Amino acid sequence: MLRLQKLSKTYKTGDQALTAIDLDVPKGQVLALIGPSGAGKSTMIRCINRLVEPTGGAVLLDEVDLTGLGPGRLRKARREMGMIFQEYALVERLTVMENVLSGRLGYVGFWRSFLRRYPQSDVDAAFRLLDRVGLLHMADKRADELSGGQRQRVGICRALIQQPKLLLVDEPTASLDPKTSRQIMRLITELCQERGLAAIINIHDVALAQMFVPRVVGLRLGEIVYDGLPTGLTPDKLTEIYGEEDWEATIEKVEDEEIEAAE
Ligand SMILES: Nc1ncnc2c1ncn2[C@@H]1O[C@H](COP(=O)(O)OP(=O)(O)OP(=O)(O)O)[C@@H](O)[C@H]1O
Repeated sequence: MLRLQKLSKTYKTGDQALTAIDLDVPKGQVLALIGPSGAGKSTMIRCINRLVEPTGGAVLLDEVDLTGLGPGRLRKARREMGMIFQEYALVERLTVMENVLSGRLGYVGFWRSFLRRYPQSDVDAAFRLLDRVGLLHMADKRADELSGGQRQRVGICRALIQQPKLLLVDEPTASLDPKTSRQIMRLITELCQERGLAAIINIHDVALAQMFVPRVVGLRLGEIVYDGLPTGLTPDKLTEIYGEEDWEATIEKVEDEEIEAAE
């Protein structure tokens, strides 16, 4: 479904953020992207939908190379890729419902959305999504009245109302407390399963990644140094990805959280 071929990015500053990344993501697969700060995780996510322009290689979404698309076709292709951000990227003064509906912008066009004239089918879909994430009663609240976890749920609904095939998720839990982080990761992975959606989740919390996803890709200095099961992330592997650290503590944390989650 998604195929990265020798995807590379060198910034104008000369920083080589990605070096010839090859990656295949089948339909419906959720994977976590881990790695130390500066490894290239955000760059990789953003090169896929061309928020950052790759400097080499190809991004194939259902066999179409996105790197060669002009503005019109790129806009259409971006509908297929929902994005969820660390800082939610909501419009604070708009309501929850309006924020969710803004995910339809790629379909209804600027003026219609500016005038807030969305088709009834979009409004119905927004209500269904808000109900699914437990925020139906908040539909008329302004975004700036919400907690972090609630904001991220709105961000998730906004991405899903696009009806994407792929979710690009950039540090979804970095601004949240541990319990809310687990709830948000659970929600994202459940929704992907329900909808047969693939997702790439950039997450620096290894324990959280291990709890929720079936595949982990480890980046270091712009290269993939691990691609496999979460259980294969041994202390040695983690040291290869992150450098020296006390990984026994992280692994114990996963075990503790699994017990806590089961309770
Ligand atoms: N706009 C930019 N201009 C120049 N260099 C950049 C830019 N954005 C990122 N870089 C560089 O590219 C490399 C990869 O950065 P990136 O933000 O993709 O890493 P990351 O793994 O997402 O890190 P973090 O976990 O800290 O967000 C780093 O060396 C960074 O300094």
